[in-house]
Amino acid sequence: MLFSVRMDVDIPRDLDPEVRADTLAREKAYSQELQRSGKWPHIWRVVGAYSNISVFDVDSNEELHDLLWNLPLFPYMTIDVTPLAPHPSAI
Ligand SMILES: O=C(O)CC1=CCC(=O)O1
Repeated sequence: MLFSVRMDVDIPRDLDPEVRADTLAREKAYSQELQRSGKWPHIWRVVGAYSNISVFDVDSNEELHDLLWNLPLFPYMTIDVTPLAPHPSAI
């Protein structure tokens, strides 16, 4: 099952710099592990925003929910999920 996921990041300006750096490092490691596994095949920066649009390839809604819930940046994100289906004109 493919999902398009938009993540808008909003880290509070007064967050402790060490906590910020640690959270970003854990986010990078977590996302790269999922990219290597094939569960997160695309991640693209949204130009001009602290946002990304990603594609997830998972087995269920519950799996996607768990992957997103465990993002280290999850507390600082607004997440919008769009389920995808094959387009009849795709070649
Ligand atoms: O920078 C972002 O868009 C947030 C993010 C998601 C995975 C990652 O490594 O950073």
